[in-house]
Amino acid sequence: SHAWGYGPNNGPETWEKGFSVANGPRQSPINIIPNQAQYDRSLKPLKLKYDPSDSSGILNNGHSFQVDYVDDENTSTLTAGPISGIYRLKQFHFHWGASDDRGCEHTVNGVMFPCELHLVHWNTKYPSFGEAASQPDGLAVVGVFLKIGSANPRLQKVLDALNAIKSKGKQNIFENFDPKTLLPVSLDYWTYDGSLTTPPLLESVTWIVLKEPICVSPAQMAQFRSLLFNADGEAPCCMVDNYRPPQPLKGRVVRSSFK
Ligand SMILES: CC#CCNS(=O)(=O)c1cc(S(N)(=O)=O)ccc1C(=O)O
Ligand SMILES: [Zn+2]
Repeated sequence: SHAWGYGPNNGPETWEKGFSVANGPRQSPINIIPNQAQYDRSLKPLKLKYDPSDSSGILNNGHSFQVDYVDDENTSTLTAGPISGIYRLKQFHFHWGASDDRGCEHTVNGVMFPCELHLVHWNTKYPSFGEAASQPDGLAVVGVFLKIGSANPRLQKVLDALNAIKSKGKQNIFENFDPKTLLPVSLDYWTYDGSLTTPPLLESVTWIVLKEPICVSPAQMAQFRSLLFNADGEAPCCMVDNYRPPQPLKGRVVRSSFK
């Protein structure tokens, strides 16, 4: 089958063929326009409680790489913020560009960052991630922008693991990593109702996009770009530009947790 991807023949413009929700009312990502966001004083501060011992492995899944977390208990959770109840961390992954002028998914006043981190959480009111992923309040993804600056030593721990998972399907153990070390000082955020940004594009995500970026150096960006979309033995294709462009807002309101 003609699997989806980010190339000229299977990229975001073609996804509607296999996933009609691609043109739905709450698609992600979006362009965030700060002065059109509505400050909501009822929005609580984010509460992120992560247990590093929950990290289990790192995987090249052919469209990004992800660090997976054991999610059998409420040991690594997201609570408060714009959500109610307890959401468990499932994985985190990134999207990035072929050059430093692009690569993120959400944009701010049309500005693109070279990379965006996504921490995926699922609502424990549902019995499983899969079940939650099909519900309008099933998932909550925290998005963090990466901007070019000095090398990020905490991010380097993740990047050092990439050499062993260069091609699609490769995975390795990845233990004792605290994703909190990848968050900026401020947890101020924008939030809106959206979707997965990759197929199946399910409209089940409460997006929580942090205003403050974290840093990444040009050399570190080159390490992201050393990954491959293809499996071993297939024609090598650099894993770059694995981002979906902003989608129509369709009347949605973006709220901010800060003035
Ligand atoms: C059913 C189903 C599903 C989606 N899985 S995911 O939420 O981990 C995810 C979320 C996102 S994103 N960019 O919407 O957070 C991207 C990729 C993935 C993935 O499977 O690899
Ligand atoms: Zn993502």
